[in-house]
Amino acid sequence: MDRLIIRGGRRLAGTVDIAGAKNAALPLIAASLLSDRPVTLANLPAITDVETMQVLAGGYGVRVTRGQAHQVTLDAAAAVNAEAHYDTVRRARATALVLGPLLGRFGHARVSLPGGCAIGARPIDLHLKALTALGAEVAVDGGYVTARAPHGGLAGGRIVLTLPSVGATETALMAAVTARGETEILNAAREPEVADLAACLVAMGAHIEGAGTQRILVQGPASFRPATHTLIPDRIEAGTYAVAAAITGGRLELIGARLEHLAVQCQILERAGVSVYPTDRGLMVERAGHLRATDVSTEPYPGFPTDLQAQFMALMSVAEGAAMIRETIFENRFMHVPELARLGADLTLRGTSVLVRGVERLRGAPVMATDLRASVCLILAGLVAEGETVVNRVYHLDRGYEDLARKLVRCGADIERVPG
Ligand SMILES: CC(=O)N[C@H]1[C@@H](OP(=O)(O)OP(=O)(O)OC[C@H]2O[C@@H](n3ccc(=O)[nH]c3=O)[C@H](O)[C@@H]2O)O[C@H](CO)[C@@H](O)[C@@H]1O
Ligand SMILES: C=C(OP(=O)(O)O)C(=O)O
Repeated sequence: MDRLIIRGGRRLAGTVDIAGAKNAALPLIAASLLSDRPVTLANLPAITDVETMQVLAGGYGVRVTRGQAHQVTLDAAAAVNAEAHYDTVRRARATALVLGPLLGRFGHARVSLPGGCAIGARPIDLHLKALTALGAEVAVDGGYVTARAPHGGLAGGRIVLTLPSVGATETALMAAVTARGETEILNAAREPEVADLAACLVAMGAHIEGAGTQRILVQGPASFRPATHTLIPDRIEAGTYAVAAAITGGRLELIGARLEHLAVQCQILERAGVSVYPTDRGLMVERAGHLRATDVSTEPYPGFPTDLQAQFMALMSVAEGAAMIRETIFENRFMHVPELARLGADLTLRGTSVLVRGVERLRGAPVMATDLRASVCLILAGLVAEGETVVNRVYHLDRGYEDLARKLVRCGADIERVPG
């Protein structure tokens, strides 16, 4: 297993190209299963979660053809309704997203319960309820979900999500575009990745209104046509490099990052003493003065994203004063706390909150990555820690960050990836 060795203390400066969004890419690959017409995706990030989804799609007979860099054409004309096996599905959470498209296209689906980051129980009951609202019969047995559409296929319906779940909204959307008549999705997730999925589905021939708001309307069934879609930039990757600039007292231009996707994060960074402003090419993030402790609570979009909570904790661990960080989305998303503490961070975990008392300096130590964002939080801390930080199990990182070490090294970081 590869590990990263970081020698901290360097101020970062330069530009970072922000890749396409992981959380847009994964549902879009699942969506290709809906149609017998090819879908070309551009700005696809080169990360292992995307590979996993492509392997999964390939298992259903989707032909995956690589085009120019970051571009892939997915042709599901000859797709078959196989069974998604645990071995592939456990590698990523988003593998559950094939359920809606398979059910919609073939009338039935059997998919293993998904894996992904171990940050909580992560049930998929809301996905299943959404499918039931469209007339499907759903059962969970032996770690597999089986869903069957009624005779004549799925029918439009009213889906009320008790939580604005991103995945459940995406499952609902993908199933609804195959259903006869109108589907209304209420309390839908408003994440930009949901709107991006809807934009691609519309390009593929679906009729969708309101994606990106709490109420989405779908008129089905879609007549599919070939489509090309360019993914939105990864706002979580951008937020991560924003913290890299902030924590090292550096200056990074995040090429392609969009302020409108990062409004709350930018406000919070400003409060913490970091300046963020749009440029012609993206966003500039820089810090010249002291870091100020700033409280944060994770919320569904447009609130502060849970996927940036760990990175922000690394930042607050070297700020002046004490910050309270509250996690409201996942019940077990503090796996990075004991690892950050190894580097000398002063953290007190109480239930769903962590009190972070800023320390003057962190000190390098061997630490273990436990999930995607925990990994990157340790790397960010390592960038300012005195001496050497060794982050083990970096395969977690490869799930969601394209070329992270190389991007940081280009901006002046001292990082080495050592094969294990
Ligand atoms: C591939 C992808 O896009 N992953 C993102 C997606 O995950 P994911 O789609 O899994 O996250 P959800 O928005 O569904 O989860 C939010 C909350 O709802 C709960 N829940 C969800 C579904 C369900 O059927 N029942 C239920 O109780 C979850 O356990 C969690 O507590 O959104 C999360 C929240 O922004 C992000 O952290 C993940 O990076
Ligand atoms: C939790 C995450 O991913 P996933 O939902 O794919 O496990 C994440 O991207 O931080």
